[in-house]
Amino acid sequence: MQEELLHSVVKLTKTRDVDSLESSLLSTIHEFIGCQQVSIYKSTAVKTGLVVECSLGLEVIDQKQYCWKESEIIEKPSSELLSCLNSACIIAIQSHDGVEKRWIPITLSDQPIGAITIVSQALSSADQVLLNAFCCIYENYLTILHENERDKLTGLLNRQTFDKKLKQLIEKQVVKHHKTLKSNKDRLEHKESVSWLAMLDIDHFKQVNDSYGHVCGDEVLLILAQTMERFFSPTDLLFRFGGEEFVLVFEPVTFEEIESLLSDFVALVRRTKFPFVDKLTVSIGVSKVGPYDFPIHVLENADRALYAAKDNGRDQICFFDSLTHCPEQPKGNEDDGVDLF
Ligand SMILES: Nc1nc2c(ncn2[C@@H]2O[C@H](COP(=O)(O)OP(=O)(O)OP(=O)(O)O)[C@@H](O)[C@H]2O)c(=O)[nH]1
Repeated sequence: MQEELLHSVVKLTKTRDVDSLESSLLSTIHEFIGCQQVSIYKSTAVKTGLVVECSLGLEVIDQKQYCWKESEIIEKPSSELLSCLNSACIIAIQSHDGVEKRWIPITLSDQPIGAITIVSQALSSADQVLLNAFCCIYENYLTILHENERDKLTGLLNRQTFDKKLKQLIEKQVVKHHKTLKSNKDRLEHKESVSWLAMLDIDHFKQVNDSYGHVCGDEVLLILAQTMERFFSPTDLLFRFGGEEFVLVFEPVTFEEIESLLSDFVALVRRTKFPFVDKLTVSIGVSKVGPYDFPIHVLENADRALYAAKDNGRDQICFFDSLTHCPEQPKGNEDDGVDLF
């Protein structure tokens, strides 16, 4: 038993990405503790409240077999799950037939970010200790992986993770693409909704650094990143690509929706108060992400669109597919993209 346990810990910590870590954790819990169901929930605070997602689930079919449940947003999380997320405490309830449901909080930098839910026969004390230990190993390792994926200054995803994340999104799209090609109606809908990649760059950022120094520049970058995190949805991928350049990847929406969303964001940045800088603007280049596109090509397209947005006066959005179509924005003078106090 001890040897098997050690092997399971080695297996858990061998993984290099969050997805493999999660599937490893759930199969380990199933193997050593035994359960009918075990799932990982993640929560993100957004403007409208809390978004809860079941990121992975394992459901036992019979004694030897189990199946995986795909990630889904939970419209109405149970009160126990919400209590666990709010209090960061373990919650367990037992029904008359001896089946127990247990919620174990997951914290990252002392903040509850999710929970592990297990449905099983009432757990012995030894099993509870083992389960808590597995959850702790997962939590510690998640912290390391999380730090490796993040930009130190802004906390957004870093450039190194971009290829992997975009590849995952494209793979998801390919699967969806095959599913949706079943009917004409679906085919039409599929045509309308595609994923989008936006490359965002602060206008005349050098002036901020030159006038007030890099510390002030860093503060501006941090505030902009926080504004993005609050404004965009938790399922959108936000990367700091380097310097004052950010890359945003959106789940499938229509052209009108993405255009309106990004226009609202450009307007929000224009209204946002940054330290020292009275008015800051951003330029955005946007490209579609097709199910068979190479990440590098998508990036190049967005980069060309961004270049066009800069060339056209900054403080605006340009779409690669229609470089002549740049939504009208109040055109800033070439020299006054940043108003400094
Ligand atoms: N504070 C700070 N500045 C950075 C960082 N990384 C890059 N920079 C600065 O970002 C500035 C980028 O300047 P440019 O590429 O000339 O672009 P810009 O002034 O924003 O002009 P446009 O993009 O053409 O509107 C340079 O001054 C870099 O030193 C960082 O991490 N922190």
